[in-house]
Amino acid sequence: MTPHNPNFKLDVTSEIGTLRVLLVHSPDSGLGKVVPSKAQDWLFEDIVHLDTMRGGEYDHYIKLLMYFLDPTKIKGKLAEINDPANKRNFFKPDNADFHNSTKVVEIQTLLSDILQQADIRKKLVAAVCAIEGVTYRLQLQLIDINPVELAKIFISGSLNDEQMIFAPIPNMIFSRDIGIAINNHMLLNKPAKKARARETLLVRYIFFNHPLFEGYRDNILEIPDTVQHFLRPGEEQESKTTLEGGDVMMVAPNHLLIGWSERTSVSGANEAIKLLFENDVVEKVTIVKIPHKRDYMHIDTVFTQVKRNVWVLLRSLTPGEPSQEDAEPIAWFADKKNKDKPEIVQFRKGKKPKTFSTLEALLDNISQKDLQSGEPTRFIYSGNNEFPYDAREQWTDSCNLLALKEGVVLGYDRNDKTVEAFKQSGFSIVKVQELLQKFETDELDPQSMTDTLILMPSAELSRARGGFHCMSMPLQRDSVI
Ligand SMILES: NC(=[NH2+])NCCC[C@H](N)C(=O)O
Repeated sequence: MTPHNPNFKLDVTSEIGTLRVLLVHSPDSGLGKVVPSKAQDWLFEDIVHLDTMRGGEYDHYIKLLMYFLDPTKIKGKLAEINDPANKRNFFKPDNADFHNSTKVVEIQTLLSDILQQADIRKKLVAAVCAIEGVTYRLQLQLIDINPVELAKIFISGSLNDEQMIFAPIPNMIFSRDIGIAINNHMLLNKPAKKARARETLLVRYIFFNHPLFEGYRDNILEIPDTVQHFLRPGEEQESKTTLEGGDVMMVAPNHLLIGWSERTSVSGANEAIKLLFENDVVEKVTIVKIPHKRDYMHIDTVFTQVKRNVWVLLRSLTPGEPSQEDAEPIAWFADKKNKDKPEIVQFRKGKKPKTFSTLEALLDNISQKDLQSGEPTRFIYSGNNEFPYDAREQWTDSCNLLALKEGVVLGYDRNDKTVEAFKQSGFSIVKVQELLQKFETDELDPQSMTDTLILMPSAELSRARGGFHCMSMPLQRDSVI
């Protein structure tokens, strides 16, 4: 059972305030069962090597989070945690030596907690079996399985880690996409892809039933399907109401961004805005339309925030006027014929909508007006804005960084040119393995760190097509203004 955290508040008012509590999911055995023929359907670019992904990559993320959010769980114990004799038990939610942190909260633990209640267990077994097309006999069998084991089965798709009874949900490591905390509200997603449907169901049950969220039940926002959608013939995607968390960014207490993308439809964004305004959750919502293609997927694959006046982004998304001197004739027409051209429109309750001509103009407005940065806004570009590194590194999540506190962000070690751009912008660069040692030996204190990009190993994780922004669902951050 997840212990009680008396200081917990659902409270996220920015992308950069010191992170206090987040939801994560460590790679489960389901990821090791992705087969080449299904990889694309399951939204993976390749099959992954599970042991490397865990021990060589993701575990560092958990350790780092512990030093920042819940140091007593790790300080002085690093050697023991790393000892091969302990078989990674610190990271396994079903093990007695699991960290069981109330700050770095594992979704699987919350799931096994709610499955302790017989009525919830019955309902959730029925719901999962319905969406997965499981036989009635197997459904009855599942109801009697103990909650810890059942949570594991729901996530991995396999009984006793061997017999596959339904597909895994390998994208649950990208907890960002399942729901987004907006001030003290929780907006649940409505996934565009079938591969992500079970994650949504499980997390919906967690938010509505886990004691951790008891005080917030009335603040859970769910996006309904529209009547137009039920009545429209055919199955085409465009008319669906979908919204995924990677497209929702809480940039300031009064201001939310929603991407209109491959995953979030304009109808999804529309329904979300209505809910947010009706419930007085925010005053402004800006819709950022990006090209609807796999490379971009969600807005957090093309930009994220680093400090109140610093952003990392993909430059080529910005349609600028070509400069007079170097423009060939074609440059004057390329953007105009591009129907995928980004568009940015800001909606304010009871006021006229406002447009922004570039992403930079919007981000600068957020930095200066919403976050009252006294300093000029700076942009760090993917691949240091050099072709073809800009596109290559954006593909491996150079723009998808997670801020642990203002100015201290983590990203993949493979994006060399972007790392160079961070250096040029005055950031320190440090590898996670070295940093963990320094924390353990007291050579460095997480609280005193400023302007740093922490490099995380990424050979396997990046094949799953998401970075640390996607791998985090912040629930509590300190406020920045
Ligand atoms: N917020 C994000 N960018 N999430 C990335 C999700 C990656 C995942 N494989 C998918 O395609 O759904």
